[in-house]
Amino acid sequence: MTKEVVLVLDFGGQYNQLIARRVREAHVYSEMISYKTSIEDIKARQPKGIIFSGGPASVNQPNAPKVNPEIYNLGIPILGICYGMQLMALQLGGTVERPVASEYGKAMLTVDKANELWAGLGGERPCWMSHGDSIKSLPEGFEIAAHTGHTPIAAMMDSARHFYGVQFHPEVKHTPDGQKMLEQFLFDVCHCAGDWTMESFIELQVAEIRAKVGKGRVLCALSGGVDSSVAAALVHKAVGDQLTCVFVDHGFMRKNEAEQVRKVFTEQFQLNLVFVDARERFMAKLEGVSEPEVKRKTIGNEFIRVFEVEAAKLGQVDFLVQGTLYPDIVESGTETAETIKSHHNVGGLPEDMQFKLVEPLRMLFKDEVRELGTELGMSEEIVWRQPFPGPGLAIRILGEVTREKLDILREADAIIIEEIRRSGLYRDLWQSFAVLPSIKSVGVMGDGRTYEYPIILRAVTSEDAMTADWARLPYDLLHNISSRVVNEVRGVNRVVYDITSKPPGTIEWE
Ligand SMILES: Nc1ncnc2c1ncn2[C@@H]1O[C@H](COP(=O)(O)OP(=O)(O)OP(=O)(O)O)[C@@H](O)[C@H]1O
Ligand SMILES: O=c1[nH]c(=O)c2[nH+]cn([C@@H]3O[C@H](COP(=O)(O)O)[C@@H](O)[C@H]3O)c2[nH]1
Ligand SMILES: NC(=O)CC[C@H](N)C(=O)O
Ligand SMILES: [Mg+2]
Repeated sequence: MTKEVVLVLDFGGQYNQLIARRVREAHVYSEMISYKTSIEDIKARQPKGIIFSGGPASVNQPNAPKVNPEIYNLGIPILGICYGMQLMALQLGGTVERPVASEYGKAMLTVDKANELWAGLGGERPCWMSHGDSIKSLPEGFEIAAHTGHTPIAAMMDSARHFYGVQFHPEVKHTPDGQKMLEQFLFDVCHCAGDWTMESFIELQVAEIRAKVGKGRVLCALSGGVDSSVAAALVHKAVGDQLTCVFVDHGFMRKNEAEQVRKVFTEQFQLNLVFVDARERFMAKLEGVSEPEVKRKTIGNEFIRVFEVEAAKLGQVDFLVQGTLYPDIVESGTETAETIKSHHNVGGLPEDMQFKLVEPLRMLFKDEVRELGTELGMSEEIVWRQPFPGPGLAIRILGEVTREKLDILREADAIIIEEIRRSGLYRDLWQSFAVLPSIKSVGVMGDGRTYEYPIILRAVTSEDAMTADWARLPYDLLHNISSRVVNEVRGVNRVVYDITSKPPGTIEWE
C-alpha cells in the first residue's frame, strides 16, 4: 500500500471537513490542516495534491487568510474551492471583486472545457454556490473552464501547472457531479493510486499510537458510546495492557445505562475497566448553574478531575484517550470556525490538564467510525447505538438540573427509546430522545387541573451531525409516545414534537 495523502488547507467554513471526507470516500487518505501550516511541514507530508477550502473571509480584506506563495512552486497539483479559488487567482496575479448580487444555492453550470476535472461533463449541470466575491480577471496561464448565468468565471484551470479552481462546492451533495470532479482531480491530475481503506487506517493509527505512547500508561475515557468504544478497541490493539478504561457515572446517564455498559464491556471485551460513581460530585458542581456553556464547561472540567483521581491510583499516567470526532472539534470552534457549543471533550477541557490527548478518530465522521468499528469486529449493538452526548441528560434539561427533573426526563426518555425500537426505526434515526424545558403548562387529567412539565420529543435523521432534518415519524408512533409519556410519567402533562432542522436548530437543545 502507498502512503499517499491529499491535504486540505482549511480557510474556515463549517462544512470544510466534508472535502477531506469526500476524498477518503474515493479511497485516498486525506486530512484537513490549518492554512497556517508551514511550507516545510506540508512538503514533509509529500502530498500528491493540495486542496484549498472555502471560507467566510473575503480575499481583499486586509488580514484575509493567505498561504505562503511558495506553495505554488512545489510542483504539486492544487484545487481551489470557492475562497480557495479566489485566493489562488489573487496570489497568482488575477483580481477578485464583489459584484452587486451574491450567488447562494443552486445554479446551472455550463462547462466550457470538458477536459481534466470536467472530462465527460460538458454542457449544463447543477452545482451549489455560496459566494459574495467573484473572480474578475484570470492570472496568466489560466483559462475559463465553466460559467454560470451569474458568474462568468465559475471554474478556471492552468493545465500546464496543474492548478484548478471552482467557485462552486463540489463537496456538497447538491452538486451531483461534484464527486466525479474531485475524483478526476485525484486520479487523472494527481495520479493517486486510491488504495486507502479502513483497514489501512487501522494499521496507520496503530503505528502512530505506539510511536506516541511508547511504554507509557494510557487511560481511556469510555462512555460505552460508539466513538469511545471504537477508540478503546483501536488503542487496545496498539498497546494492549498499557490501557485502562474509565467509565464515569456522572448521574446524567439514561435509565439503566450504567449497568448496561458494565455488562457489555465486561462480557464482550478483555479490557481493564474501572467504574467510577461520581454522581454526587457532578450534581454538587451543577448546583445553581443554568447557562448552557457554563454547564458544558463545568462538566468537561469535572470529567478531567475525575480521570486525574483515577490516574493517580494507577501510578504515572501520561495519556488520555478520547473518542473525539471531527464534528466535536469544529462545533467547539477552531482558529477559523466559530464556536457553536463547547463539546465537553474539546472546548470544555480545563487549561491545566496534565494529560496528553490521544484522539485517533479526530479526523473522522460518525459513519466512518462505524465502518471502522465493524472492521475491528465490534458488535452491531455497539456500532449502531445512537449517539449520546458526554454531558448527557444535563444538557437536555434546560436551565438548572435537579434530581426531580432528572427522574422525569429519564423515565420519559426510556419510553421514547422503547417505542422507537419497537417501531423498527431506531437504526434509521440519527438520534431520538426527550428534552425537558423548565417551564410548566396547564392541563386537565381525570377532571382535575394539572400544572406540570411538558416533554419535548426530538428525533432527527442525519449523515454526520453537521446537518440534520427532523424525522417524519408516523402519527401512530407519535400517538403511542405521547399517550404513554403522559400516562406513565408523573409530573408530565404534555408532549410536543420539535420540527426544526439543523441548521437553524442544533440537535441538542443546549
Ligand atoms: N460517561 C463517560 N465516561 C467516560 N468518558 C466519557 C463519558 N462520556 C463521554 N466520555 C468521553 O467523551 C468522548 C465524547 O463523547 P461522545 O458522546 O461524543 O462520544 P461517545 O460517547 O464515545 O460516542 P457516541 O457519540 O456514540 O455517544 C467519548 O468518546 C469519551 O471519550
Ligand atoms: O460528546 C459530546 N459532548 C458534547 O458536549 C456534545 N454536545 C452535542 N453532542 C452530540 O453531537 C452531535 C451534534 O450536536 P448538536 O447538533 O446539538 O450540536 C449530536 O449527536 C449531539 O448529541 C455532544 N457530544
Ligand atoms: N464559501 C466561500 O468560500 C465564500 C468565499 C468568500 N467569502 C465569498 O463570499 O465569496
Ligand atoms: Mg456519548
